[in-house]
Amino acid sequence: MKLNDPELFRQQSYIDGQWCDADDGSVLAVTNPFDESAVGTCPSLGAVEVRRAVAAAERSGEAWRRKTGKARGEILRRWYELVKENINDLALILTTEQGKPFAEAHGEILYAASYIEWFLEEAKRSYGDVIPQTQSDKRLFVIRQPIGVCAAITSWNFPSALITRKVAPALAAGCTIVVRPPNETPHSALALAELAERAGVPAGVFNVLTGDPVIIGKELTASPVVRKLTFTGSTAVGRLLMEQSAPTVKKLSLELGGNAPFIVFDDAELDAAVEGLIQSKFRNSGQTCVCANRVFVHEAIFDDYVNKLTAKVSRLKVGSGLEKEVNQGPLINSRAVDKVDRLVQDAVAHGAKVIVGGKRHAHGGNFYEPTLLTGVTESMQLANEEIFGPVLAIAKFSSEDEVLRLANECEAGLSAYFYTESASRIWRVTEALEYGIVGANAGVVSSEVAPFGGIKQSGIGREGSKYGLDEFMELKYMCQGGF
Ligand SMILES: NC(=O)c1ccc[n+]([C@@H]2O[C@H](COP(=O)([O-])OP(=O)(O)OC[C@H]3O[C@@H](n4cnc5c(N)ncnc54)[C@H](O)[C@@H]3O)[C@@H](O)[C@H]2O)c1
Ligand SMILES: O=C[C@H](O)CS(=O)(=O)O
Repeated sequence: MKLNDPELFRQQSYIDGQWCDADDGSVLAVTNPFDESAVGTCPSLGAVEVRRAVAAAERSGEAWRRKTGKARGEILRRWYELVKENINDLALILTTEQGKPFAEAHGEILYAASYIEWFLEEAKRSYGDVIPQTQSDKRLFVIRQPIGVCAAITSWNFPSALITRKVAPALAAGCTIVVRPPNETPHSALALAELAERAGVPAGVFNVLTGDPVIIGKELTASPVVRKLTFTGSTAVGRLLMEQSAPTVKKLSLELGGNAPFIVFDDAELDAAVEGLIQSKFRNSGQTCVCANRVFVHEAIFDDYVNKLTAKVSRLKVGSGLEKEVNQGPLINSRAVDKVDRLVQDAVAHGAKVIVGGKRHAHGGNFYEPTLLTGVTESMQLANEEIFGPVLAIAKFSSEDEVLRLANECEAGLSAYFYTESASRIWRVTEALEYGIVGANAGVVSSEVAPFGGIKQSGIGREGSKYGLDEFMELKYMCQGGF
């Protein structure tokens, strides 16, 4: 990996402003999903190192909290500027350890930086309230205060954005944080820590621990010093972390799994609906929590829509993320390929028809063919699981009531999409869909200015937006008497 600034490629954990190895010297290997070649190594920390990081976060908290929001924002602005200045190196590190095409990785770094920019501005806006008193001898006030030491555990599919989406609001709020990035993509998080240190984030305020998720997770959730856990990952692990956090009653932000319906009504603008579905489904080779997972197309426009879709899917280019014309990289590992193939073969065995793809790619390794299936029914596994791969699963529907029932029959509640030219239907369907995020005539909707998060079993809380800072703050009510 040829970086302009090789110092950004860090192979140590970052605790209390120091780059460090595991106490016992153990390491974990990081590989390139394109060809399983070695990318680097990181320490595999134990419980003692985790406690050291939590203690550093606690020790540094008082001075960080005492800074004004504006002063914290000025340090975050320097971090934002350094991320933008080093975007090419950060994108190259990201593509090398995660596999997504360089152009997408570049876009992710911009997206990651946008969360730093948003929250450095929000840092000076944690307003309180003066409440009109109900007794003449009293005055009532509400102030917002940082919750304290936070822990963050993130997923590999957005190695940079998922880090800044948590660290930026935590630091802006006046909290300190201990981050455990995924073992698949630790170098992106460590590079962000390197730039945060250069920006002037004090020692102990932002710590990055690499190593066994179970060991680190147990320490972070059990620690009474950690007052907040923010997790991005599967619903199954989210449930486990909730359980582990219960004894210390932590404040939780959970960004969990999705199972997005994508509905094309008979009055949809078809070319826009095709483009929106391609963008939603094949971003990161289908490995995003908000990818279209179940596609419902009205019977009246079904053949025309599927023909247009077939042409687009057939033109997707699979290969190395470093090849310019490639728009579909490898999946993260062989287990991911096995899962996607299991879902496709199950669907075919139960009557689905393969229109495009339908099997492991000739490139071998972690590659899977961009796939288009029709004749999908809700009894098939892929209708009830997150595919997390480049597979479009299409079903036909005939009425709005029928498709809303099908779309909502799901424990997930993260994102949903639909295309229609009817203004009244836009509001009727938006209000009826049981999801935290709804795209109406839009297939990619995420933004730092909008609240990102799910309902039902897709999580708790929101990231980004004017709501995001509150995830890291507590409200305090003060009643002043004696007037
Ligand atoms: N809602 C969102 O914003 C969002 C964003 C990205 C991914 N996701 C979801 O994440 C899943 C894919 O990511 P994944 O495979 O990394 O999920 P995962 O839940 O397997 O892992 C997520 C993180 O948790 C760690 N982890 C695993 N087991 C743990 C344990 N017992 N204790 C502590 N940490 C543990 C992992 O090492 C990783 O860092 C999908 O379900 C996807 O929808 C959701
Ligand atoms: O899947 C992870 C991300 O949250 C998706 S997005 O880039 O924020 O849409």
